[in-house]
Amino acid sequence: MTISFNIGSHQFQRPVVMGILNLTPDSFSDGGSYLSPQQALLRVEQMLEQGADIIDVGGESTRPGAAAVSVEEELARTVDVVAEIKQRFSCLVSIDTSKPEVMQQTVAAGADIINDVCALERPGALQMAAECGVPVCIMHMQGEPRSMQSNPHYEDVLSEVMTYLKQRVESCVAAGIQRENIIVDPGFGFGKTLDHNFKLLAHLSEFNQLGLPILAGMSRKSMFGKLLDKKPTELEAASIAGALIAVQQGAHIFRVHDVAATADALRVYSKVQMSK
Ligand SMILES: Cn1cnc2c(O)nc(N)nc21
Repeated sequence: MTISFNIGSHQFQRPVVMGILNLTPDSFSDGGSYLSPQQALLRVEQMLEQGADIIDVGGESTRPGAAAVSVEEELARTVDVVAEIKQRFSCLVSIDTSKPEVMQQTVAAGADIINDVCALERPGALQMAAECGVPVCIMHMQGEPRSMQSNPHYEDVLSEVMTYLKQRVESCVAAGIQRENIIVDPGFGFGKTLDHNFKLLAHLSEFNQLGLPILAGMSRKSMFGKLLDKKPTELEAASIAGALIAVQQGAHIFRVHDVAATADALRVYSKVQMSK
């Protein structure tokens, strides 16, 4: 049984790798490597050579404790880079933002997908995403990036995340977003303890009941760092393990820092699937 799914009008017959492009000074795992536009494009070229299908462009760090960024600043960091990527390369670009203005201007600059860790809950975001008419990834987060890790609590993390995603999908459809344009994401590390994250990973296949592509973003996250007592830059093997466990449960899109290693691991998985 091989994988086959759509992101909007884009069809895929294999797991999809989304390479992370942080245009922020404070992102958790490659923090401090504040990229100039030239450096950003070199990184994009490298990720595409390594097998990325989508480049996820982020102008505001969403890591725990991250400071908020103004609309102007986020626009300045993202719009021109999105335009440049689309002019130079033939890949898909997703914009990692929760701000309607950033959605509008980056989609106008060529972004193919909106990736919103706030699941279009910010004022105006749902309407803007519907107007943009591009595929959207909606992700579960408990609380806000600044405070979400202070004391995450659920009665039942699996059912609460599932219920939330079902409700947001319905809200998206009601707002005029086509159901086949929606990707769902449990939001690893967004208002979850270590155990919450592993429970979600252990039961990730449950989310197939939504009948939508699943995006898994575990790369170099604290769910592995805490388990192994290692720094983000030492978490490549754990991140690959997470991606393989997720793909075996039906996940479709993998948002990662280590593109080459993840693409290789997923190709091994796909070959096994084709050999059944
Ligand atoms: C921007 N960002 C950081 N982590 C993420 C995750 O797990 N999923 C999605 N969709 N975006 C993320």
